[in-house]
Amino acid sequence: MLDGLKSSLGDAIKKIVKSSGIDEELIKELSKDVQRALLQSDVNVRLVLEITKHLEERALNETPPPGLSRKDHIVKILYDELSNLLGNESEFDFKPGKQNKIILLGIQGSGKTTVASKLAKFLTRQGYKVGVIGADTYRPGALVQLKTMCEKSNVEVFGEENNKDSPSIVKNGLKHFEDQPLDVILIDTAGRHKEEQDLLEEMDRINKVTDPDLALLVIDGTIGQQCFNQAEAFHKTIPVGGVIITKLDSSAKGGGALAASAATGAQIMYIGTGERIDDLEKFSPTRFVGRLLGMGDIQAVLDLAKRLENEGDDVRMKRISSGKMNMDDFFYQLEEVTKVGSLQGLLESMPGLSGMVKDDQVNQMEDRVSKWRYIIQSMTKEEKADPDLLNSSRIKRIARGSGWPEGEVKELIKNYKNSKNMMKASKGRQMQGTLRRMGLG
Ligand SMILES: Nc1nc2c(ncn2[C@@H]2O[C@H](COP(=O)(O)OP(=O)(O)OP(=O)(O)O)[C@@H](O)[C@H]2O)c(=O)[nH]1
Repeated sequence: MLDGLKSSLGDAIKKIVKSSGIDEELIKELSKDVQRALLQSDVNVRLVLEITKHLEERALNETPPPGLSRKDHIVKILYDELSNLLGNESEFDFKPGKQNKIILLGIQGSGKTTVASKLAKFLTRQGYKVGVIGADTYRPGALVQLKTMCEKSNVEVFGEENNKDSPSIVKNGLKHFEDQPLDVILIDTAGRHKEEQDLLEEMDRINKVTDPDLALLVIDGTIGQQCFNQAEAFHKTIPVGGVIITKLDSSAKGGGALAASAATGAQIMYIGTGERIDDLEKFSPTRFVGRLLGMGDIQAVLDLAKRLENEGDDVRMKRISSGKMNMDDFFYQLEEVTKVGSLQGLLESMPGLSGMVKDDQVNQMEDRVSKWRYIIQSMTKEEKADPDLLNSSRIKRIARGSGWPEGEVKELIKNYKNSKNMMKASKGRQMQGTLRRMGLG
């Protein structure tokens, strides 16, 4: 995703990391590299100049906090500035005990119908009961598409193929779902009309019928910074509570779309990263920028490092980073990572776990952690302290005790060993600075 931007920012950072010393010239060069990278990704010129001005000023004037080298600090400043550009983290607060109504808005082809199905699955996985109303009366086939995609996640779709009046479909849909114990009702609307004004008027009527808890604007990421105008036009008709940017997988202009949306004041809540139903992610600016810079969620990692320090757990951290971790340490880290919120990116940057997962394996990873919890709980104290004891009869016993197949126990052991070996291998390498230790080197 945003591969072009990622690689040009990566190159810029490498220059800093590899340099023998930081001086004004190098900082200016970094600033120019970042400008070029962002402009190529279609980020608005004014925003680009603002960021790089801050970057230069802060890099030249600020003293690094204790524990961070000058180089790390400059990378951290870049990370901060890019995260700020993308707004704050924003989450919709589902009110319990009621049907939360969410309208999806957006022009034709932006990916609304796809997003409705993706979001239905995403929320269902989180344990919410979801219903969907298909009120796109303009595009033939939209309702069938929605039903087919939602069927797999067992989400009911209400639609009326022969009714051309979308506000009345929404009204009937809400009535239909009234007595069902749903937490969320998603409403897919039309994106096409003869005149844009007609579309906005229809959205206004749907808005009145629905009285939504949230209006989510779906924007095609390939249009870049132009999406600013689109967001504003919709926002004038229905107060937009959140934005979803789609097609970030196929867009060189995604940076522009992200920055422009954040600049409207409506927070980006989710991003679409592919055509498959699982290609939807919750959006977190810090996590996103961390991934863009190839470093995971730096802030979360720094916070975590601080917490571990405060907890006086440096014995454990020392053991891990010197390549002597045991199964308990391994699992401790996995648990810490899940506590931070999301595994995405973060695993990449945890000492002792780096290189273990790729982006698209994150969901499987989360399932895994919960399986591994049972498996590790079925090990004896001695086995946890010295996993080399795990021979085939012990593995059999653990599999029986935990309720998971032997293959899964072996998979856990394999992952543990890989991580440990990687830590061992990197032990002798000269590493500089906290961020570098966390995967940048
Ligand atoms: N690569 C990629 N394609 C996407 C993504 N989201 C949607 N698409 C594709 O974009 C196209 C349009 O998506 P739809 O969901 O039909 O768009 P819509 O907004 O409902 O369109 P209308 O019904 O015409 O308003 C489809 O071919 C989708 O497969 C994404 O995140 N990545």
